[in-house]
Amino acid sequence: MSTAAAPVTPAALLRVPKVLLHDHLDGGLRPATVVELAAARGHALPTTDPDALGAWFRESADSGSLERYLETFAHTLAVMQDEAALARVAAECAEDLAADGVVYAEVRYAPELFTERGLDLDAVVATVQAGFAEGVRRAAAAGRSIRIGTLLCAMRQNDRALEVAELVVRHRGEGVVGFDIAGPEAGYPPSRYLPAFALLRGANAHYTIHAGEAFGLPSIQEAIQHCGTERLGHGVRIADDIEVGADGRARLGTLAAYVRDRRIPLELCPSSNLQTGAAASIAEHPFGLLAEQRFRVTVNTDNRLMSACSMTSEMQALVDAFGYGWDDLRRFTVNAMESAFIGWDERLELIEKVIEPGYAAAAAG
Ligand SMILES: O=c1[nH]cnc2c1ncn2[C@H]1C[C@H](O)[C@@H](CO)O1
Ligand SMILES: [Zn+2]
Repeated sequence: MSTAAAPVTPAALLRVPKVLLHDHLDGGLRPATVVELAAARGHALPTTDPDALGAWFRESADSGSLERYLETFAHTLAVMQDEAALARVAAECAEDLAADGVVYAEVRYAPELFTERGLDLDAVVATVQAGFAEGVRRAAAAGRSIRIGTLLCAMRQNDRALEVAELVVRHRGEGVVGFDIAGPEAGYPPSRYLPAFALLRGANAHYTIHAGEAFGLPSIQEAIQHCGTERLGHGVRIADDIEVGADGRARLGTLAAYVRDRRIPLELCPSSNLQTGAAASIAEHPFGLLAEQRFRVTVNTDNRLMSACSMTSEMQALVDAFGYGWDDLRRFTVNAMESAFIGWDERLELIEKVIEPGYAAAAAG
């Protein structure tokens, strides 16, 4: 006889194993760390009270435009220009994600943004990797197991994509697992970076592309069909290619059908999308429709500082809006783990030994 699954409570949600594919290192600092690093480096902040600073980031990022949302990064980037700061931020990132119940995370950042005070790209990567390793050790000492894979981003507005792609290949095997294109989407189509994608494919390296966030279907079409992306960073605007009729039936255009048929992972970041204007509320966010239509949806934070969110709070918001239960949350988590850029054997091991048992225990109460 089957018993009803236990309710999804905040405490159980915190404990259950979570997988995060889309989280920016420079968008996830602790407010108190920004204050301390800025004081030691003479960088002026809007306020030096950590709580007020956290609120400032959230409110300023609540701008309705991706371009203005991105302006808030000036303050985090300013305090991350030396090895000590970079290593500290990376270590705290690993600790915070582990405390949030994340068992596997892909954390991304753009090395080219950390060279203002003389660090070169390779030194940035080595420093961040050492920071992650330290954070993973501290998390283990606190009884939490987390694995982190790093994605290196090239910024759309700069012209260094090829260099960053080479960097990914050079540091593969040291925890760097893939490449991404980030930054303002309008005016910078992904096809500008074709040589970088060709280099990565030639080296059998993985990549994702921020597409379908601030710009719609043409950006997604190009990212997939012209640039060969494996996953879509956000990709939320694929919902523009789905029409829900008066009868409640969804009709998919050819691009939406392709994304679903090919099981292309969507790195959805609901709270971030509310701030940049891609959706009006969580309840109206296309996550609900895309999950119902069986797209390969995953739940992500994007920028924990700017959105004042965590994996637990993002999942809670989706549970509140769409009534998801443990089976749904397990599906989103397995989707994410299957879509990760580490080896399939390693993904399967986490699914079988950590994720499935974790959700079975949560459902049993
Ligand atoms: O959601 C985003 N879309 C595009 N670019 C973004 C987003 N969140 C952060 N970024 C940018 C700002 C960071 O400095 C950079 C690398 O992490 O990526
Ligand atoms: Zn992002």
